[in-house]
Amino acid sequence: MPKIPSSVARLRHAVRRGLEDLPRGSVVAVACSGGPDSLALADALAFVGPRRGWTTALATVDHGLQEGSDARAADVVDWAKETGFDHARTLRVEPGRFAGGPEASARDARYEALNRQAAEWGTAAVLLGHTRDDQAETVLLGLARGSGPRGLAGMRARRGVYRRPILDLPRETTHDYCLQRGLDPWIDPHNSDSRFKRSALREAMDTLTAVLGHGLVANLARTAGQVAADVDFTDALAAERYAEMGSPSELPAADLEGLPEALRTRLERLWLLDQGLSAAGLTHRHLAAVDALVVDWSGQGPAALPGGLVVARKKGLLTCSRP
Ligand SMILES: Nc1ncnc2c1ncn2[C@@H]1O[C@H](COP(=O)(O)OP(=O)(O)OP(=O)(O)O)[C@@H](O)[C@H]1O
Repeated sequence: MPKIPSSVARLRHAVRRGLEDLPRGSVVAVACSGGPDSLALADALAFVGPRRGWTTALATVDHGLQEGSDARAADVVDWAKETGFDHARTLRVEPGRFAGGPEASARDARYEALNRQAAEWGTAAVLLGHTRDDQAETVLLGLARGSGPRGLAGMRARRGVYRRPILDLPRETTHDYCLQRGLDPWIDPHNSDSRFKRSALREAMDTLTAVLGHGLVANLARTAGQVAADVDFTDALAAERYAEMGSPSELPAADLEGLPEALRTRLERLWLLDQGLSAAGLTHRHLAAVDALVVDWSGQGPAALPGGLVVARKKGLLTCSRP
């Protein structure tokens, strides 16, 4: 019988593979909430890091939103120091300064603090403990929100300085890892509280799995990977074509009209970003209004975009202006 790798071996292997390009002397940080996923990941980094000659660092963010969050953060930092991390810090943030609901503002505050700390440490990578189950939830949420291929592509294994080395591993691997290694993860009380959408989604996923079968999580995650590959390919094609067009200040709508939708809408998006619009501010509605000026423009008035920008069509060209 072939030996089945233990969860400990699988996680360490995932960390080695996900970071195999990092040379000796790199600073590698992990964002650790103290929960099972990021605690298992941190423990695996503490094992792999010194063997690869990396400096290891751990940051835990205290959002100050729950009673005892400071004690939890202190426990994580103490554990990291005992475990041999070269650096370990609590980052205190004020989500109240950020717009959006409680989860979104906590996330924005967390990334701002992590970005700053990563720059201070000079890190080559910051690891996040998202698992295959998180990926499946992201895809489901993307479907529900109608977020299009970009949303359905899910989270990326690598984005900027951030890496998700355990994105292909099921959540049960991290729980099993913690058991095998005798780690005592912190269990977020909100995970069992349906007030928060993400927690409710976890429950919904269990129900869907019972109805649709045990392959659901893996299939959703695999779909994300396939969509991501297609999105990346088409994005690259569009970027190439846009460069060939010479990044025009006025978009030649008449030339775009006959192009396939996937290419046409990407060219429109690239042009809008060039006009100073932020990717986050551009909704499906804005993009559809601009596309309508390209393909179905008779009788179309100008499209109103965020920041008071207006896109209008004149003599076959789209212009973007602030009246
Ligand atoms: N308070 C925090 N401090 C540091 N990193 C965090 C914090 N909260 C989340 N993260 C990072 O973001 C990742 C995703 O967080 P999220 O809360 O969505 O996932 P989770 O599945 O509950 O993870 P975990 O079991 O690690 O808490 C975590 O694995 C961790 O790397």
